[in-house]
Amino acid sequence: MKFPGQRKSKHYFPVESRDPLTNELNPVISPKHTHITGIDQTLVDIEAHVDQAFIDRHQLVKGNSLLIDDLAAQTLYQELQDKQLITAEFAGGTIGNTLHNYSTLADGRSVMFGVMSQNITIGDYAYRYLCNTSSRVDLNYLQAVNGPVGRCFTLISDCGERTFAISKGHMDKLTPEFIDEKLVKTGAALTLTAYLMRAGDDPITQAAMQAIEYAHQANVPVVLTLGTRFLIEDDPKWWQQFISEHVTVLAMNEEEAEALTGESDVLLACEKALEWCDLILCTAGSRGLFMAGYTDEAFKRTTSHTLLPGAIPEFNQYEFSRPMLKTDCEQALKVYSHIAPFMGGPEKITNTNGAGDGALSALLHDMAANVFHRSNVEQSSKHRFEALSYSSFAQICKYANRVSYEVLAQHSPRLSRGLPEREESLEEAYWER
Ligand SMILES: Nc1ncnc2c1ncn2[C@@H]1O[C@H](COP(=O)(O)OP(=O)(O)OP(=O)(O)O)[C@@H](O)[C@H]1O
Ligand SMILES: O=c1[nH]cnc2c1ncn2[C@@H]1O[C@H](CO)[C@@H](O)[C@H]1O
Repeated sequence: MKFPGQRKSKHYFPVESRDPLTNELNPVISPKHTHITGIDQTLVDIEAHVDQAFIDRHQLVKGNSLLIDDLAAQTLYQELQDKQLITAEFAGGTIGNTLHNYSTLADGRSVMFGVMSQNITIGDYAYRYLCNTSSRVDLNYLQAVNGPVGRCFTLISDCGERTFAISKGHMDKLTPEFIDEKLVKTGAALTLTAYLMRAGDDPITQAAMQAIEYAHQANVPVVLTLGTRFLIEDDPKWWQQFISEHVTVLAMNEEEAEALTGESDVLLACEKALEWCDLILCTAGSRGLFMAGYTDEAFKRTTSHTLLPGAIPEFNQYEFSRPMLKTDCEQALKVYSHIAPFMGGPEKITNTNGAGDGALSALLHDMAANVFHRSNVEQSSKHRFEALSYSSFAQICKYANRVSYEVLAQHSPRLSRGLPEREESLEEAYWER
């Protein structure tokens, strides 16, 4: 597994490299591997640029992700084709994207649970999904179904806002037996999306609940990303309850944070949501991103960055601490961190689709790196106490933000390659080894 983010890595990798002086004496160490798991609705994104009239005509809601029936999908697809509006088609799904990006960044294994068409022909959507997924994403546990995967019409408006219309195909047919207990229990994290809870009578919701149960039995962190504010707005109380019962790490954007907590200020929303979970990643578009979580009083570390004003004054004071589970803290302290977009954001943003998923994959990489390091270098001073991640809040913010920038700068929500090893924009001292 690669080092999470770019900086001095005095404690870390590669854990398999040996001391040249004792090379002859020591046996070759082959590191123990770490993986993460996730569940998704197998979806291909069909991207098109449309105007408001198009959205209205098809009874969609700007910014929302709505399920549409076969007839509506047929009409919509026909119009896109007739007017030659389709600009790209690639594998999507919020967890599919996250796992792909995780595997690309970490050069590590992720396992996806979901469905795949039994019969595939070259060029069809199922085929495209497989072609556009990193070979480090393990797709061997997918459940074969007798029908198509889902299609996600990704409609981009002039303002860059995206609206999703989902034609579900067989994407929700995943059954609980296809969740591999051992893989979930040995993973560094289980990643889920709120979309899994809107499957109606289809079994994917039960499959997700089964995976959550396995994760809880083995103390594997459950990571939930909220998807869209519309889903949360429908019943915030239900989501609050769900999160407090099942979720360790919550990923959302500021709109979803408001829908969940009723607080329009990101910091206050995070403060409230910390009552239900242990760690939060909240993206805030052109304002960058926030993290919030807990650390133990005994292990808090003071930032050397400027203290920031906000609804919680000097909120970033302890951002150099590492996130911990609240229950692992003797005296839990709430910690917040913020970062503005990397280099102010790319010069041109064609669309922001997947920028939030990208940030989450960086956080997952850092969490998995911690597990990886702990299982290989158990004696390291890093593991004197149980932390949820390898790096501090501030460092994860930096990394997550950098990955979002990369997603924004390219066209697809999935990274085509990892980050550059070294960057001109970062000062030389950063690289000192
Ligand atoms: N207009 C922008 N300028 C600069 N950076 C941006 C802009 N929009 C987004 N970003 C970067 O991308 C990150 C994620 O963006 P955003 O909050 O839009 O995610 P999101 O709504 O969760 O996206 P998605 O659901 O499509 O994955 C931000 O934290 C920031 O780093
Ligand atoms: O209902 C859904 N289930 C799973 N993924 C979805 C759904 N709606 C949209 N996306 C996915 O969200 C990604 C950007 O974050 C898009 O790639 C799209 O495929």
